[in-house]
Amino acid sequence: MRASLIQLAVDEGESVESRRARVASLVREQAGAAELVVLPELWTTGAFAYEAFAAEAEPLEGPTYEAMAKAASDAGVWLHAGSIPERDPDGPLYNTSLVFSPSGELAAAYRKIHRFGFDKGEAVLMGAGEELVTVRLPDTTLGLGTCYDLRFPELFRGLVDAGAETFVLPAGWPERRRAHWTLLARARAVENQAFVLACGTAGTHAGVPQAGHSIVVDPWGEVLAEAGHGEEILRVDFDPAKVATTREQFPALKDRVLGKRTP
Ligand SMILES: NC(=O)CCC(=O)C(=O)O
Repeated sequence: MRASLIQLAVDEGESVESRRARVASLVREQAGAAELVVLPELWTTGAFAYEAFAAEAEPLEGPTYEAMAKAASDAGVWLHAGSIPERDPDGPLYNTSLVFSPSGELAAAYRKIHRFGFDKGEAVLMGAGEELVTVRLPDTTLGLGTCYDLRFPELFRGLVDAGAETFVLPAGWPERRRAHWTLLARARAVENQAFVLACGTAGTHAGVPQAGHSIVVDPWGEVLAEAGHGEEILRVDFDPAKVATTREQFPALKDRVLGKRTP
């Protein structure tokens, strides 16, 4: 399976409208080159541009949804369109990821469960999601997480119990904590014997330099591909069957004692 992770530069100098159009054309350019395309977290505003969340929030089926659904069907790819600041008409804002099928249908929406910021930012401006989300593709089952979720292993274990084999994680991770990003991505892959496709942002927004370094890790913890610091399309080939062979040959997941799911 071939994936393209589009590590976007999210800089304040570019309007939301022009970035949305630029992203749609980058997705279209993946036609024939990738089966799965992944975008970062909150790329319309930037994950740390807290003051823009309310102003740029959209209903689920808003302008980003429309543009990304069309881009997915034009390109004929599975598109994890990163996340948007979603405005629920009956509730708060959410940090919501959207996944589209190659025909442009919404395959899944995931509201980020762990909100970042402690007593400010996303943690107070957005509501918390409550549901684990998986998406069945022809060759693998995706398990969805978003950025700060990466620090919470129980989420990924829950996704494994729900059938996930490939974790897809859009992020807006800062340069300051880049070492954690790489370490945690590899840890989630090794402990769950799953692929991790983690797509971050480049550039600087709200005064926070972004880490870039989007990364793809296999179920053995090997780094299959890693981006640099700037805007980049990280393309990777991976074999989804490696999840089953790793779990058969080194069946550590079967030795779980605590928190083991009862069938
Ligand atoms: N947008 C985020 O979730 C940022 C997470 C982060 O900076 C960290 O976990 O460190």
